[in-house]
Amino acid sequence: MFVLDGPRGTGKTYTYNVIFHMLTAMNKNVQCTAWTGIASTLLPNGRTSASLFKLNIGNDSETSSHSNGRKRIVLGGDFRQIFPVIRRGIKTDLINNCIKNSYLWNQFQKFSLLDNMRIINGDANWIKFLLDVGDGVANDYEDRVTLPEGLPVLEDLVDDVFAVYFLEVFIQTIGYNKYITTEFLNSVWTPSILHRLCLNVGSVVMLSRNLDVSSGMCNSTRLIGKELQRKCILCTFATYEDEKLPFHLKRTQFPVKLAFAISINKAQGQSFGRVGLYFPEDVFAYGQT
Ligand SMILES: Nc1ncnc2c1ncn2[C@@H]1O[C@H](COP(=O)(O)OP(=O)(O)OP(=O)(O)O)[C@@H](O)[C@H]1O
Repeated sequence: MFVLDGPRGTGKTYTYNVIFHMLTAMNKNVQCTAWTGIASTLLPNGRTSASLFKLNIGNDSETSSHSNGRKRIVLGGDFRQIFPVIRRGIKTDLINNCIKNSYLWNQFQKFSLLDNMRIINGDANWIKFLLDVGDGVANDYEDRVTLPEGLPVLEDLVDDVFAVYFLEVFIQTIGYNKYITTEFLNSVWTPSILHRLCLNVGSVVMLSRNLDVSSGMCNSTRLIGKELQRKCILCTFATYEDEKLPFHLKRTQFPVKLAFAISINKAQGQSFGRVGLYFPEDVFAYGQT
């Protein structure tokens, strides 16, 4: 078992691709997995870990119905990024559940990637700054900026609404992963089976289910109004039952959420042209920022 560790941009994804193609060329059967659907789209022939290892999502993926097998495993990741998510866990629980505290950790042979390949020819100060941020030693407090004037506010977007349709019956015959046009949906409109969710034009929404991983329509994919309307997601309602709450709760919802802002965990591993950070209170670990 091997582990590949490296900060942002050091070529982890690139290396998985190289390993995948080398082993495939040697006629080995290789399967790449990532925790989220959106991350798995970056890997060759990627799947989610839950799907490959048949993890039981109902108990927070703590068990698997997969049979044991003697396989070589290469793990990769960046220990400077985020902690595992432990429901209602305190800091000690998060630390205890880190892979470095696993009884298997000593069985892994470790390799570290060090140079930021994404900006290998970039400014040396910038490269150092990015590493310092990851190490939690960058003092960025003086660099805080005030928000520019004139950012669009929600009220400006309210006039024009668009609709996302959800169809319950067709899904059973043609599957989750098909997109159909608004015209088609209008032509088959039957209020009992077709539900309409109206969103403001310009709304940013995030999918909360894997609809079609191969086309990047996964849990955590962000879409902006027009894009969503064009693709016109066809899918059924999802019913959630949360066993871990102290009371019985069952809810049915569309698999989208407004995502003008997203949590640090959801943003992890994504690339953005521009970000605004909101820190109402201290982040809880060095390097979290
Ligand atoms: N050995 C290499 N030779 C040439 N280019 C490389 C090499 N390794 C990585 N790169 C390039 O550097 C960039 C960053 O690589 P990659 O996305 O694999 O990094 P990463 O560690 O997965 O980053 P992140 O943590 O941000 O997801 C990519 O454009 C990739 O093509």
